[in-house]
Amino acid sequence: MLYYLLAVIVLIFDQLTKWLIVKNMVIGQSTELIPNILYFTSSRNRGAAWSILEGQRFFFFIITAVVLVIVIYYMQKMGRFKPFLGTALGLVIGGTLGNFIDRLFRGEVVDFIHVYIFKYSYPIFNVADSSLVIGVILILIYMFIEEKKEKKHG
Ligand SMILES: CCC[C@@H]1OC(=O)[C@@H](C)C[C@H](C)CCCCC(=O)CCC[C@@H](CC)/C=C/C=C(\COC)CC[C@@H](O)[C@@H](O)C[C@H](O)CNC1=O
Repeated sequence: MLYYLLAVIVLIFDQLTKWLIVKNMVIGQSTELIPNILYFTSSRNRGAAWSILEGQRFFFFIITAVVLVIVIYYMQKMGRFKPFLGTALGLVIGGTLGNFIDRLFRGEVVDFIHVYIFKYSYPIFNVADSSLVIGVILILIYMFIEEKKEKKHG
């Protein structure tokens, strides 16, 4: 199905970028892309966002499995008939699998997108995280729109 293809494309792009970073940069090395805003910094994370739950690999496998089951259930139930929701779910699947593969084969997640927001160094993340966050935001927008429709039509 189309939205699973999107997930596969995200997954391939995520793994490709991580492979290039691992191959061409040493951990800690940083490349300036946009001065004071955007850098590629090779980093590893054994935790989740902001390195929470550092090293809890078993927990991450459980959470990943739960996330995938829920998202695939909604993809089969609703996502495949609704392009907006299907795209959002596809992005979440792609991002989840991207980080899962890292956790499975590397024991840690490769991060490299380093953004400074007003001098604050935002946690270094990767394509999979971006896809996850965008997917989650789109799902929230979808739910908000659905709720508005419900209220309107009673
Ligand atoms: C994005 C989810 C994180 C991703 O979750 C995953 O893999 C999922 C599939 C499995 C997790 C075990 C479960 C999610 C735990 C909840 C969580 O984490 C709260 C998230 C809030 C979110 C608001 C929407 C902030 C976002 C932050 C960041 C990303 O900003 C773009 C910083 C990312 C850097 O700390 C980077 O080192 C992280 C590293 O790459 C490992 N990534 C993960 O664990």
